[in-house]
Amino acid sequence: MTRNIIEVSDLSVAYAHNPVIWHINLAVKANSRTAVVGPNGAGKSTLIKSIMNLNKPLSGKVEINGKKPKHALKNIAYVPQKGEVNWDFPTTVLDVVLMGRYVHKGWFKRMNKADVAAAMDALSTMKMEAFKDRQISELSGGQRQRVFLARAICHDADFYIMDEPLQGIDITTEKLIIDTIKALQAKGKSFLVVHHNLDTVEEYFDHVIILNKSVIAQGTIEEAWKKENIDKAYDDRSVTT
Ligand SMILES: Nc1ncnc2c1ncn2[C@@H]1O[C@H](COP(=O)(O)OP(=O)(O)OP(=O)(O)O)[C@@H](O)[C@H]1O
Repeated sequence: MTRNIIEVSDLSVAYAHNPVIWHINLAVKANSRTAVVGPNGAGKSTLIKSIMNLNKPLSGKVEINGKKPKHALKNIAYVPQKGEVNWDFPTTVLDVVLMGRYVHKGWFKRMNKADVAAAMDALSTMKMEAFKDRQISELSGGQRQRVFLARAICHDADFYIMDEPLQGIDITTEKLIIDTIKALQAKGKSFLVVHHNLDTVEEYFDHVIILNKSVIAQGTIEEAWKKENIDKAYDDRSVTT
């Protein structure tokens, strides 16, 4: 049986004493493409942030490869939601992608030719090499997403966590991102991706977690992606608040 890369047990998280997700138990399989799906405000980003050790849970625990998140982060490439990034920060596309290398080198070591070659490879995978000297403030939304994926590829982590990487991008970029995810999965990488478009869940992912404050269903697409589970998550009346 495939091992779990993430195990979450009895996790509850609150903002200012207001619980937003509660009693979450879930597992993410190694080498899977797992979607996290649920309506606005369901707690998807909150769950991702708990896994990334970016918030303090009320109770429960997260383990990544059997370790506490803070000891496992080196092996995780995180692509945050677009809105959480300061795009006015004066930096070039190449420098953003090179940030993916600092995890391996430490912040005080200079980047060498091999690092730049790795960054250029990642940019070429995302068809963005022509933009390497461009300021990130001068990119379109879809181009920014490509650069962030290139940074994650340059990080060469085993596990990728992405918060809505397909939000607001055109179909060409969407296909490129999904094809890249599938190619990386074939090399043994694992993915946890917040995803909004219910029509493409089956095509893009092999596992799904359906969330609305608590876990409604999880498992392979075959096991969990069922009408009754989707209805339960998206029908507010069925959710206890
Ligand atoms: N920093 C915060 N402080 C207070 N409340 C917050 C904070 N972040 C999120 N919330 C609230 O927590 C709940 C869950 O938010 P979260 O962003 O995790 O949901 P989501 O499923 O990712 O939503 P969406 O699909 O709209 O991105 C929401 O009601 C939101 O208003």
